[in-house]
Amino acid sequence: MKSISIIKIGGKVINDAAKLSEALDSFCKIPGGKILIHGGGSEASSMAKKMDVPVTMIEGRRITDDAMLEIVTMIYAGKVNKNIVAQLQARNCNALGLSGADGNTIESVRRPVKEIDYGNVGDVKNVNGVAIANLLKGGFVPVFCALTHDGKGNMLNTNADTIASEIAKTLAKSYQVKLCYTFELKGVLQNFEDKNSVIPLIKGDEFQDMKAQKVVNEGMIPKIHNALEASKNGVQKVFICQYSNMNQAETGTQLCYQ
Ligand SMILES: Nc1ncnc2c1ncn2[C@@H]1O[C@H](COP(=O)(O)OP(=O)(O)O)[C@@H](O)[C@H]1O
Ligand SMILES: CC(=O)N[C@@H](CCC(=O)OP(=O)(O)O)C(=O)O
Repeated sequence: MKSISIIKIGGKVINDAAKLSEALDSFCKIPGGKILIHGGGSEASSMAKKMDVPVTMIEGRRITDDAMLEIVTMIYAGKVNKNIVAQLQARNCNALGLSGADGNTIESVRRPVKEIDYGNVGDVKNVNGVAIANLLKGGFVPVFCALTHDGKGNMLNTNADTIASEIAKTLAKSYQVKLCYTFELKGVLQNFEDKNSVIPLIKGDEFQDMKAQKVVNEGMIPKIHNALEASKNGVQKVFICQYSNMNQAETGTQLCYQ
């Protein structure tokens, strides 16, 4: 089985030109087939504020009404995705920018309304592993933004961590996959005040306790959930690590379902 690396870069890295440049340098050093997934949530929020569109987040997920969908489509598929693709091309990395609509790579369903109406938010229904594998075979480096489509002509907003996990789960059927969530810190911290207190390994059955003891908060909770889901579904190696370390063998926090 061939190996492939799937890397997600977080919002605080994308917003800082020097950090983004370092992250892309590190990404380019990864040998073999690779895929990049990026967020850009804070950039979308800044644009919404400039345009007087209210920003509402619930447990790290954005309520995406029609005005917000226009903004996230412009920012994720446009500004952020094309900027990253151009910067990778400048490094001789043949990046190809994609949303889930492109090549029908990721189809989703609008999230059903239960207690909360998230609006134009999509839950992933199908990842087109064949299309993505063909791009990899063609020598392209796919760069996905945080948008999917419903197959009926509508774009939907989907969390970038979830997109990374869903692509990894699908490709794990035909590749040995290493999935790496990169962000500004060295890994998941035992004590948030001590930036060196990286937890080397988190197992599935430890996560509930960590949440209860508030070792992890905010966006880290859905990130660990997505990471453990990937491990549970055949993704061989799953890490949460610093953006500058993504090309180094195994740093940060490893996540293992069992
Ligand atoms: N124990 C922890 N260790 C590391 N980060 C944590 C922890 N608990 C909460 N966090 C927060 O989780 C954030 C990462 O999640 P998120 O904001 O969704 O980032 P991203 O945009 O990279 O996906 C970190 O910036 C940090 O503030
Ligand atoms: C539905 C939903 O919440 N989508 C996210 C997609 C962007 C994202 O995931 O960005 P980060 O990785 O930078 O957080 C949002 O709009 O904020």
